[in-house]
Amino acid sequence: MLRSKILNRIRLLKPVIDRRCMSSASKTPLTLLEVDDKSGIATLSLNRPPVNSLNIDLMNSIIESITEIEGNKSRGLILTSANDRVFCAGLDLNELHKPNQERLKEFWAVFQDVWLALHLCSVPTAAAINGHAPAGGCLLATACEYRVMLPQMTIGLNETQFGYMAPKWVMLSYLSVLPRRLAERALTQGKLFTTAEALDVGLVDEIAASKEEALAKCSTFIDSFSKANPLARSLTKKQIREPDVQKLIADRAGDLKECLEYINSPLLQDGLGAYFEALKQKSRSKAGKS
Ligand SMILES: CC/C=C\C/C=C\C/C=C/CCC/C=C/C(=O)SCCNC(=O)CCNC(=O)[C@H](O)C(C)(C)COP(=O)(O)OP(=O)(O)OC[C@H]1O[C@@H](n2cnc3c(N)ncnc32)[C@H](O)[C@@H]1OP(=O)(O)O
Repeated sequence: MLRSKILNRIRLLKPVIDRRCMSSASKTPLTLLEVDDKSGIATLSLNRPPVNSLNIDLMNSIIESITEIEGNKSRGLILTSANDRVFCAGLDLNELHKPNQERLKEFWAVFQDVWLALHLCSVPTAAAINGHAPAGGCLLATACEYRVMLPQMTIGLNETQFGYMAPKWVMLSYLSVLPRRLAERALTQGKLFTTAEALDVGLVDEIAASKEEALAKCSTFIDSFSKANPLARSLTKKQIREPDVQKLIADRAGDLKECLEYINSPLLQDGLGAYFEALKQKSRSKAGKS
């Protein structure tokens, strides 16, 4: 009786994300999922070259992997990158620049879903941040319960640097990790923290010298729940996170409408175009040098 009541409560708390991963045109999987048969801990690696930028397919693949991990009773989830320079470059700017409107609606809905799926994941979650994590990459990291980062990387919600305002629920994810005054300053500056700065302010919990060490530290965090009843732990996490989540769930349509208006605004499109062009230019000049 109690168990079914608890399960019902979890179902109520967790919005139904009924989304299958769309088969991508590419041959390589967009996410790599390995479950350690000794520890029972699942490692989910983002695997979309060159920078794990989040498009619809990659986000659906993440959601599908989280659903699989929750279903196969893994003891925890470590999110990391198959790329050793970039954890996740955030939203794929190709999805936002001069967007197809129907696709943009789907893209935004999947973006909302991937945050909900990770933020409410029923197993313990940790991010082994083995590369740069700007904007949406930082959001994935803050949706996890614990963060271990490698040196000489950057992390932060830098949207204001290219004319964006992060949506309310994205800001709430930051506020769940940073003290308000610091979160406000970092958001308004569009600050990208260095690894050392991120540790100093608590945006990340530990620094590791290598990806292996980061994965080990994430596993230690997950092991810290070994004495907690998994169901009670999951319910407690959802209960604490519910107020922020409800702010999105209560008005997903409003969030989508606001986002469409904002992303389609000439101000944002112009800023985004210039920003994206500068990125490509940088990449071309790098290629020219190598
Ligand atoms: C009222 C308000 C309501 C709603 C708001 C509405 C809209 C706003 C939406 C906000 C959502 C908030 C949350 C998320 C926002 C985002 O994530 S937007 C994306 C932000 N991302 C970035 O700013 C990162 C940009 N990239 C970089 O800084 C660097 O690439 C890197 C540090 C990640 C990696 O550097 P390098 O290793 O040197 O690699 P290159 O820079 O040479 O790049 C290689 C290659 O990849 C392309 N690329 C890089 N980032 C992206 C990206 N995000 N999307 C698409 N493509 C990307 C780059 O152009 C290069 O491509 P090529 O030129 O080689 O083809």
